[in-house]
Amino acid sequence: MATKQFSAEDVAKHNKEGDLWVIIDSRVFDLSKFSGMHPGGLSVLTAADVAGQDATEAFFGLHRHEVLLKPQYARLQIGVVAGAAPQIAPRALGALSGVPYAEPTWLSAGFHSPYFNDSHRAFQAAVRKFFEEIILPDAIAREEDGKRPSQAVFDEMARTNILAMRMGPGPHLKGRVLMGGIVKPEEYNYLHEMIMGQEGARFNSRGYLDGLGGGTYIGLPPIINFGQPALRDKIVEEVYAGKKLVCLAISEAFAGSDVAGLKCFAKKTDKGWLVTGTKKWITNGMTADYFTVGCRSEKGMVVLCIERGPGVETKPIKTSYSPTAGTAYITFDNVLVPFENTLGKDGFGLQVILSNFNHERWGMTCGSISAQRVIVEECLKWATQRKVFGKPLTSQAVIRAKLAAMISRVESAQAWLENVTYQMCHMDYKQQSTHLAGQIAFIKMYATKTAQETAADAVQIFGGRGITRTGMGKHIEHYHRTVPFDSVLGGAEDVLGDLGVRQALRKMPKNARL
Ligand code: HEM
Repeated sequence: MATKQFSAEDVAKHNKEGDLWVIIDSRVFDLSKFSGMHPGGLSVLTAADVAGQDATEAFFGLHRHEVLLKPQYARLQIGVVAGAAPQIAPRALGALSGVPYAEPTWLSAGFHSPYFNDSHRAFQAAVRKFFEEIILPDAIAREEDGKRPSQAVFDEMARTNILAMRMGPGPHLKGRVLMGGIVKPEEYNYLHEMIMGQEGARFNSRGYLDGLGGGTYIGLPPIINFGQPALRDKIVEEVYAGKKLVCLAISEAFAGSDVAGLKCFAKKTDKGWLVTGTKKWITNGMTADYFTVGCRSEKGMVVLCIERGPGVETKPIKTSYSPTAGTAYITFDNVLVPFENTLGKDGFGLQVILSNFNHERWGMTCGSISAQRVIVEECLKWATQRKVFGKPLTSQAVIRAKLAAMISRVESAQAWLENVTYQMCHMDYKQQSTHLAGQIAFIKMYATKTAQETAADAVQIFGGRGITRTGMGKHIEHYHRTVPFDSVLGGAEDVLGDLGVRQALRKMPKNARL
């Protein structure tokens, strides 16, 4: 980094096209050659209040800090202002944010939590560092080119056993070294998994996040819980090693939340199942090696594990998030599936499918709330640094009211999530199904409804920048465009709300009267 010292008077002498310096946060930049290539144009740089002047406020009203950190721009710095020290610093890799409400209370200085212990804190620090070091650069690149997440990332997730931990606590973790040994397999609980889900959703790459094995997250559990041991062990090993991907293929153009209306048919023959039909909106369908498929059968419903092979065709569906998610339309054309690949009993397919929903919805809720919090942080920063009529945006009561609503939404959702997750840690599978299906349906509905309100408010705060894919409001644009995914995938909001109420009505005591 350039450390040569200049006085403000030295800098002021370089104030015209071809000889143009500026001060940004006590750093001196020589823009003489760059000014002709500046994306914002030459004229803004030669303006009297910019050329040779301290342009810190103007700069941060128009650019994200990361612009200055890019090597091609960082090298424009020729020195610093004598006697002054830079005030603005990016958050260090893996560190916590100091912006109020940018972190949940359990990670905020001065707060306490009944749920999280030292193991969770150490785990969170390691996971954040891992995600920002290993995954974030790949996420940015793949969101850009739309390709599947890099194999090197899957390899690292296998090495740290993130791929195994993502499937939740349980005996499947036995003997594995988790995150370099930071947490023991028998200690790992749903609060750890929640941390992973929340950390993974922090970098606003919604399509990439799904591409990173969103399909496996929902497609593998039926194989683990209902597959025959030989099939289960083979696939689990391949997936945890980062070599293979699974997807869950339930929805069809004919039937979405209405799983009982599926048409894809599995016919019993001497040689095995013969499957014919289609599936739509299948996350990771393009990249999956195995498909966990809900089929109609003569006995009702059956779930099969189908390996990619003859008769299986996958075509990309263009959605409003990136193709890195590998969303597919799938056709099965007389695909022969061995009987050993049946998951659960023929006729009990609905139970197999339903068994999956709580964990899926809860996992999506973890991510959704965390992504919402990142938007709160973006808005707090922008409203503080953006000047309108000579004052920060925060001087407007209407902006403060929007921030108040945003903060309240994310804080209430997080508190509810922590409570539900704590309950999960103390309930077995059956108890979770009995007590938490409604709670999880409601919290997902609440999180995604509030997410959409926050997305809309954030666009209003950012204005045109909130609908622009690059620059200052890029995270707002991405969030606003992709926020409906959480509200539809894993059960649409209205369906979930209705499910929760119906469950509550079933439990109404017979003797209850006003
Ligand atoms: C080290 C100095 C600077 C660098 C490296 C730089 C770089 C950039 C880049 C990369 C963009 C594209 C937008 C983005 O991705 O954020 C941009 C846009 C812009 N820059 Fe600069 N810039 C510098 C200084 C300044 C200064 C001092 C001004 C003063 C007014 C300025 C005014 C603008 C404007 C008006 C835009 C267009 C913003 C928009 O489209 O919303 N830039 N600059």
